[in-house]
Amino acid sequence: MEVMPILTTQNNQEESLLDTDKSNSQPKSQVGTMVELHSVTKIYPNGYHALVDASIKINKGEFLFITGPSGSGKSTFLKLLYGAELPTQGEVIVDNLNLTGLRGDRLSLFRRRIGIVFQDYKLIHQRTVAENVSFVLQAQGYTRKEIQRRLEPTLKLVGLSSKANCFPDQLSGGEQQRVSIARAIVGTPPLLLADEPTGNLDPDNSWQVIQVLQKLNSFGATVIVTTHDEQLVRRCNQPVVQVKNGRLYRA
Ligand SMILES: Nc1ncnc2c1ncn2[C@@H]1O[C@H](COP(=O)(O)OP(=O)(O)OP(=O)(O)O)[C@@H](O)[C@H]1O
Repeated sequence: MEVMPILTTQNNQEESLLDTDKSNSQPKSQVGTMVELHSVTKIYPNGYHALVDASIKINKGEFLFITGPSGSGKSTFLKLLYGAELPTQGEVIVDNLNLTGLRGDRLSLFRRRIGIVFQDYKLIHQRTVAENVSFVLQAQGYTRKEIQRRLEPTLKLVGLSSKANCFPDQLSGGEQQRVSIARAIVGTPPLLLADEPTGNLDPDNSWQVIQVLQKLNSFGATVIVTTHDEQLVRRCNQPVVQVKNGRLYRA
């Protein structure tokens, strides 16, 4: 079975992001390009031009905010990166894979290599925190032992070890969002996409969520986050791409 390590040592041995004992080690060097858009235009069936001739390169190991007004095309940009939408023109290349024409099983396999976090968490309310996080690994055929090996450090990383047996309704919004981050990263994807992850959260919880995302980035994950929250962006001092009228601008 395929397991995508988020970090790969120079001799190609898997080094798990989830080993939190390594939290004091230096960030691993990430060489190469994670995302490339070449002259991408996305026109929805209703004729709306959501992205226009957009080109960008995002390096492995980057942490990048995508900002812009409502309706400017931020979510569309992320959807193109995980194959939920196809470009009308141009090419989208993620982790050296050209997504143009990727369908069916090949698309599903590709998506396993990407962690996705949504504004509304999308948790299963009848399942505990531990079950929500391990569910994705079960669906991919991981053994119980491997799921256990990954679960504990993942919950520790997002600060939810003590909540493993709680149900989502017993958690705050910020905690629920951290469960959704745990679910997104438990398979150790090299790329994490977060679409307005703090959109429903107050400033304190937003900051906690962003800190978790920055920690993941420091372990080597490429992290791309859309947000409206200018204050949060300023506080983080991370690179920013602005989307204006469907075009991308590095700030
Ligand atoms: N499936 C769709 N069909 C038609 N138009 C769409 C579709 N999805 C998005 N759009 C339009 O494309 C434009 C960009 O949408 P998108 O969701 O990417 O913007 P956004 O910057 O993420 O907005 P917000 O910050 O409000 O979430 C919007 O005008 C939207 O109405």
